[in-house]
Amino acid sequence: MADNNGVVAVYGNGAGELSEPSKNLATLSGKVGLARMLRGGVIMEVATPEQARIAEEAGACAVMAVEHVPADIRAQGGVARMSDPALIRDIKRAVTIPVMAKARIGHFVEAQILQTIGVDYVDESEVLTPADDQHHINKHNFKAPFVCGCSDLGEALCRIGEGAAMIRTKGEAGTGNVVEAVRQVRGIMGAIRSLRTMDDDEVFAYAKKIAAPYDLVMQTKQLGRLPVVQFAAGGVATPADAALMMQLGCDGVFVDSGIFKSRDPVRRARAVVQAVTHHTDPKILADVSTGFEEAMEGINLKDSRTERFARRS
Ligand SMILES: O=C(CO)[C@H](O)[C@H](O)COP(=O)(O)O
Repeated sequence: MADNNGVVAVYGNGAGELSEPSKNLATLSGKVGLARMLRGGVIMEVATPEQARIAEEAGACAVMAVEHVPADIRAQGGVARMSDPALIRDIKRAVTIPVMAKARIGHFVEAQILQTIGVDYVDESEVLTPADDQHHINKHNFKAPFVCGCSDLGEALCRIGEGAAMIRTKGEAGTGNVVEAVRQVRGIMGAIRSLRTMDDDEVFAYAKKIAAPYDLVMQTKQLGRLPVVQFAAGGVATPADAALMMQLGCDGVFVDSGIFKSRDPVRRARAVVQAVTHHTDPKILADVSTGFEEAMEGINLKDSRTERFARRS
């Protein structure tokens, strides 16, 4: 049974006590509800308090505090880690909207630090160099809500099973190329459509096939959507890209390198927010797409030298 947030209802043990998994679900349900408040919004990656203010004034629903946007992480190579807490604190002081920050996959100590300094959401991100190639963070251990990347339905439900309160596609971050994000969103939406019409008896085998927790697969079938908010991310670079992801059924978008690696970030930030708000109105989309300086330079994903961040898990 789903509660108002679309997450499963939580039952006690009859003695007024909740079992450990039920406590996890109760906490998760609160975090999922918080993340739902970002629906219909744009999350922008910012590297300075000034950029954070630009994002807030443009109407971003949250910012991600980073030292380097994904395009720069690609260009620089090497090991990418959590940002300096001093920078995150400065960005937090500069804005009133929620501030997210990234921890490496599996690096629960970076996540503990981010939670301690009061970030509003932790992004367990494949854009940073993974710290653990076997395990993701047990996100149930944290009060802060987590957002995690996924490439398909199985991966999305595994991350939710570990306690993620929000899902985003991985796309191919820092490329300015939306093709992977589109492929992943279409894949997830298509899989949910087939799940909807599947016989209940077949769900056990399907859950095994996609290596996802049965309860979450069943819940997705019943809801006809992921049980948490689903944003698009990775290569979304223009207002039209952002509207495309919304029309494909996403709840919101992350637009990072595309804004602050462009020549006119202030206009572009506003245009992307307008495009998401009016994503079904081609006339407004035409207006907000008009007269920009050149967009960020894109990267061809067919070039074998392009590192695929989305394959990190
Ligand atoms: O935070 C992220 C992942 O952790 C980014 O939002 C995401 O990958 C966006 O990348 P891009 O620079 O291509 O917009």
